Amino acid sequence: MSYAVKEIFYTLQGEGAQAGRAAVFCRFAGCNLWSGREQDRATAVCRFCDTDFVGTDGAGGGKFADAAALADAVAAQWPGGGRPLVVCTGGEPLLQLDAALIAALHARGFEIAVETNGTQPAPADLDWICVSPKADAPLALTAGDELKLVFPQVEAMPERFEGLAFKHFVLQPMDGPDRERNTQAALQYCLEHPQWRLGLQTHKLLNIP
Ligand SMILES: C[S@@+](CC[C@H](N)C(=O)[O-])C[C@H]1O[C@@H](n2cnc3c(N)ncnc32)[C@H](O)[C@@H]1O
Ligand SMILES: Nc1nc2[nH]cc(C(=O)O)c2c(=O)[nH]1
Ligand code: SF4
Ligand SMILES: [Mg+2]
Repeated sequence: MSYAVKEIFYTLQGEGAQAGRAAVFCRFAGCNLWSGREQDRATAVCRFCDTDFVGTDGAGGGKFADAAALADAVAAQWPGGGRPLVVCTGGEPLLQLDAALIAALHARGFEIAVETNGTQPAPADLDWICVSPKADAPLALTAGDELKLVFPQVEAMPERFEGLAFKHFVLQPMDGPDRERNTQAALQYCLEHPQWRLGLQTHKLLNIP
């Protein structure tokens, strides 16, 4: 199958339990919880997205005819050394990431992480699954490596997720006009509920992609 990719870039993972680790980011185009058009934001299921995932016109983006072509483009960004890591994100990566692409990335030595909204089943053999629930969207994924909850969301407060089978529970303050207030509220929540740790979007603090 072919893949629609917005952009591919090399940076540090800025978020969550793997923050600080070098990775190639593969941002797939398209999402099932928002069209990506500003005029649809107010009526979307997910209304606070900080990302442009529309089209294939970003740096390194494009339509890739098959898994080998996309895996080659990802591998070309790795500098050599260490354990190669690719973070598949979007948009919603689990609308496109399939067994053929997982095999092609593994064949090139990559550990494969995904950032997902959790509404789609995950293919086998992923190395790291980060689920970030959105509003009242039903979760197909109730287990994984990391549950990274954007906070606060009235329909998705932490209590709904604290019993799920994840190794790490991270609260990520919602960016936007209320970011400072949201950060204080997340900090307070973590102090009162030590199952959760605070996760800041460090790439935004560092001014890197
Ligand atoms: C753009 S999403 C793409 C992956 C997937 N669709 C998802 O939602 O997890 C990547 C990460 O950014 C987070 N995110 C999006 N908008 C945000 C915002 N305004 N503030 C904080 N985190 C945000 C998401 O929750 C997710 O963890
Ligand atoms: N540096 C950096 N880290 C990230 N972690 C998750 C991201 C995403 O947009 O999925 C992201 C991103 O866009 N940049
Ligand atoms: S689910 Fe993820 S990509 Fe889709 S609109 Fe929400 S944050 Fe953005
Ligand atoms: Mg991002």
